[in-house]
Amino acid sequence: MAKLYYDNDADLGRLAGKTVAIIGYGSQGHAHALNLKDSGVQVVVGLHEGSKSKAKAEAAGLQVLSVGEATKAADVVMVLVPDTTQAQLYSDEIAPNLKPNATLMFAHGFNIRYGQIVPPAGVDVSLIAPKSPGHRVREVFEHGGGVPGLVAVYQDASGEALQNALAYGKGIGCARAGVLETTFAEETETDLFGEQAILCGGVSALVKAGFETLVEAGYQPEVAYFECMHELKLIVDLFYQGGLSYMRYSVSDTAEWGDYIAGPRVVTSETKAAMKLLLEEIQNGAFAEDWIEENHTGRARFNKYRSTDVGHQIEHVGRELRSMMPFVNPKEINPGS
Ligand SMILES: NC(=O)C1=CN([C@@H]2O[C@H](COP(=O)(O)OP(=O)(O)OC[C@H]3O[C@@H](n4cnc5c(N)ncnc54)[C@H](OP(=O)(O)O)[C@@H]3O)[C@@H](O)[C@H]2O)C=CC1
Ligand SMILES: CC[C@](O)(C(C)=O)C(=O)O
Ligand SMILES: [Mg+2]
Ligand SMILES: [Mg+2]
Repeated sequence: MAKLYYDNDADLGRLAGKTVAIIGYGSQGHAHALNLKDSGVQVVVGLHEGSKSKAKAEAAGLQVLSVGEATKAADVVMVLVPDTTQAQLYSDEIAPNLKPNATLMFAHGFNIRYGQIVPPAGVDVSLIAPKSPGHRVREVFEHGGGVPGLVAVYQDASGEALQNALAYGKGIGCARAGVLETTFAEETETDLFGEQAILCGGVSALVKAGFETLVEAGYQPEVAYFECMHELKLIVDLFYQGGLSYMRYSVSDTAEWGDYIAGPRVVTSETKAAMKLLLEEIQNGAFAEDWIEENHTGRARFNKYRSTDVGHQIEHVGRELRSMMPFVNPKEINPGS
């Protein structure tokens, strides 16, 4: 049976009088820093020279230091720069400045699981991994809720690493939704699997394939966008509130029948075999090795994939349609950033 912790199981007082350094101010970094600050925790942000996020963090009332200075000042160091820059930053700036009895924390176990960071004995090493994109970690918290999270302890030098990590989980709002106890290996492998097979890879491929099928058959791209991308959020909201059954209660019986007979024709035993292969490559380290190599050699494939999809018709059509729906709070990103 999974062990879950909620607000009543965690003591924010454990962070009283402590300084938490949030290293990086991106998707997770801004959310952790601001949620902790709102929870009354003393936070400093560690950023590299010339950081693009520095002004944003300062405008939010946060003290920004270099990564080394922030680490030196901190009792808890949460590493929230991209997975592929963590190992270098850790050895250059964090390790030399880490207090001997500090707590080193992560929001994803990649670098520990695949041996890229080897922390010194004597520090606690733990993880609070929100099961959510960072921008939603902040938005849901601001609305009084929280996103679920995972907690894991890799090294328990103090004997209190779990309770201390739970205090952090409470500070960022995860304990409002539930913080589930796991290991670094389980968090890393399931997180990579989820984002590849379902949440990012699987869903994006499904949406693009559906959109292309309709447009190639001569239907209007705007109809295809509403059908395959926009309405997906409205359907997923029903899963979020009441699972498959509530979605099926809300949609027509015709849609429910289509769900049963067509779903397994699209997601077949071949799809499941592909998922098993993805999982194997995550478990045996092949995925991590390839991704680390991609970063060491300049990200040519990554950049090509990114620019191809930025130019996909569904993105152009979607941008136009969203501009007529200010209530969806349309977001524009600079694809190069
Ligand atoms: N994105 C998400 O929602 C989730 C992420 N995670 C995990 O959280 C961690 C952080 O991911 P994420 O929030 O996506 O990261 P981001 O890509 O959003 O992090 C960007 C931040 O890191 C800074 N940065 C980038 N490179 C360096 C460097 N070499 N030295 C110092 N700072 C640097 C950027 O600086 P600049 O100001 O120059 O831009 C920026 O502040 C990862 O371990 C990830 O797996 C876990 C759950 C979900
Ligand atoms: C689903 C992608 C994710 O794992 C996340 C938002 O949880 C990530 O790495 O960004
Ligand atoms: Mg995730
Ligand atoms: Mg992830």
